[in-house]
Amino acid sequence: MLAANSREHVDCVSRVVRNADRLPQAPVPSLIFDSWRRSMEQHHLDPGSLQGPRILSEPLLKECRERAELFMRIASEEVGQLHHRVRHADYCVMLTDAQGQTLDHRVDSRIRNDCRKAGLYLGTCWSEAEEGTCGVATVLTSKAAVTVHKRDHFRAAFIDLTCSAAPIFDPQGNLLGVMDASALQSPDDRRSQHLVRQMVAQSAQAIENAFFMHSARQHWVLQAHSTPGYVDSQPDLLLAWDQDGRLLALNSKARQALRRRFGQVPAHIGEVFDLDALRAVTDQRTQQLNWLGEPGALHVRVNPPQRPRPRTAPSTQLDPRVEEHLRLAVRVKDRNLPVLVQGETGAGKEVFARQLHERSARRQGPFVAVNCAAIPENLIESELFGYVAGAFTGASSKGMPGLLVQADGGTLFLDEIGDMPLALQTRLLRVMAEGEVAPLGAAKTRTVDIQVICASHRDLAALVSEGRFREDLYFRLGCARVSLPPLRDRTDKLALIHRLLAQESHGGAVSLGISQAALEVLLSYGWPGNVRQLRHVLAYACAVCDGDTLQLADLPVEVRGEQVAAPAEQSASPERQVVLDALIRHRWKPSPTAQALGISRATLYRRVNQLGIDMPGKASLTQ
Ligand SMILES: Nc1ncnc2c1ncn2[C@@H]1O[C@H](COP(=O)(O)OP(=O)(O)OP(=O)(O)O)[C@@H](O)[C@H]1O
Repeated sequence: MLAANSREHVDCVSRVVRNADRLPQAPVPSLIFDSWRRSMEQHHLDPGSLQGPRILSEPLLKECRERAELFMRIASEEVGQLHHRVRHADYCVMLTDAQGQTLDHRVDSRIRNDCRKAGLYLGTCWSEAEEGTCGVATVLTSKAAVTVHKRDHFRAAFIDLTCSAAPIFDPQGNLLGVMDASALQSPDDRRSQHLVRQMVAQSAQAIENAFFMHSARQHWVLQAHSTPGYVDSQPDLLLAWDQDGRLLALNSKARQALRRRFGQVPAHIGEVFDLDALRAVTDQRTQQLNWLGEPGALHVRVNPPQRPRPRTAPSTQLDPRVEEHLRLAVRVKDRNLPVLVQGETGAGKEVFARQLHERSARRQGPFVAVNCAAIPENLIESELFGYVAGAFTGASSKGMPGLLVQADGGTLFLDEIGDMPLALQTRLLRVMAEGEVAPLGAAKTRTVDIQVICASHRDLAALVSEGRFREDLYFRLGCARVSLPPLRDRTDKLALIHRLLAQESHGGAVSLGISQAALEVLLSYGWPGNVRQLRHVLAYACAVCDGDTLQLADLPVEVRGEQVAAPAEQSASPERQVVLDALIRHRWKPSPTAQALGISRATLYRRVNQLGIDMPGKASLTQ
């Protein structure tokens, strides 16, 4: 049964959408009204639904976070800083990907449970098609910073929330994700959220700029602002170009500025600035520069391309046992034989493969990495083998060389080889045997000289016996098999923690210390996600740490939970956390939750009561 205020909201949304043409003025801004209309007429959503948002299953969330690893790593510090600025007003902060899936989430422990019940939680999905008008969804559709305040929300389940959100774009102008600050309580007046929206938009721009500077570091980069003091710290415009002056990347403000001034984005930096004047901006000092043929000067600084960092950086030192594997694998590789690397996810298979390439005779050649599980099955063939112009509908008019050709003279790293479709396995086998590639639609084959390293976290031998992996390919790929130990078994864990901590804290400038208690927890934790998880945990801890030493409380609850729970502290017990997480994931439904936990419904009821878990719809679990 809907409460009176929810019923009133549902009536209002339905009336406004149905009678839009007859109403003198909608009670909400037009952006919100358009989204209400789509939610009802296009997505056929029910505004009266009180269900929380869908939550990704753990494996799916993991996959999404892994896919967005670089984005999350770059954004992590800013997400923490924004949370630090708004936490005292009881806001939580979320970072989503371009599909509205929450990848990172910061919330004070005081309000954590309330936020979870309201759907503000890691893994929640906020697309318009599923949840209707809400902060993240409205940014995804409008591509602009917005506040979706209380009754602006489409669904009655969210009318207490206020959400301010802003988009983050990659240097090519594609949406990378959304930054959001939400609160469970706020004044009714939407204008009360103006400041928070500004803060969220600033944080989104800071992440966008950091991502830009990282992605474009090997090109010429111009930073600009109308005030000289901000050029370095908070540049408004960022542009990157290559040695030939081709414009390669722009942040969103630069993209808008160029469109405004030139009607479109020019292809060459010489169409934006006078090249002589640009060349005179030297020494990386801030100087003035005029737009080409346009009034208005900018304060700019130009950074020359950075040389790629030496590839044998200490950041990827290997476990002593793995070093031994590596030494032997280099010998195998130098005889041009393939190497198969196996290990749990996140154990460092790609890192190992890169080291192997860099220590082999092919180190001057390219290293091309392909994740067979990440490319949709219908694209994997063209990605690998390439195609000629017009080979199929939608093919680029210039054709595409394909990754096998790009790896010519170097190493091809096929990650998650167990996910390669059977038909392609046959073609790959042929390439390995004959050294010839036939792009889609091509009449002739092309000779390539590649050396293959494959990796998989699956048991390939089991896949062979199930008929899902070709036996001949399995034997051909696995001339040398290297098995990487999981992090929990590594003997260099302490050194690895210190090294990663130095990298993750303050971007590596000053390393944070770590308390003995926190270190002990890190050393004894099970690390199901291996080095990748350790890296994420340290990034998170560095972001939330207030002082210069990481404390136990800075570690995420799933890591410290295993260690710190005392029986008396029911609310911090790891079991409570596990049960609570499962309930939330399954929308508080007892049967699927019990099934996921591998216990009976009766046991679930008992544990919920014993662990003092407060159910939102208590009746459902007490019958
Ligand atoms: N020896 C190491 N030193 C520092 N960082 C490492 C090391 N090994 C792995 N990492 C980090 O862990 C993360 C995962 O590494 P990598 O991608 O090599 O794992 P993987 O085993 O290939 O994972 P998956 O099975 O999911 O593809 C990366 O962020 C990488 O930087």
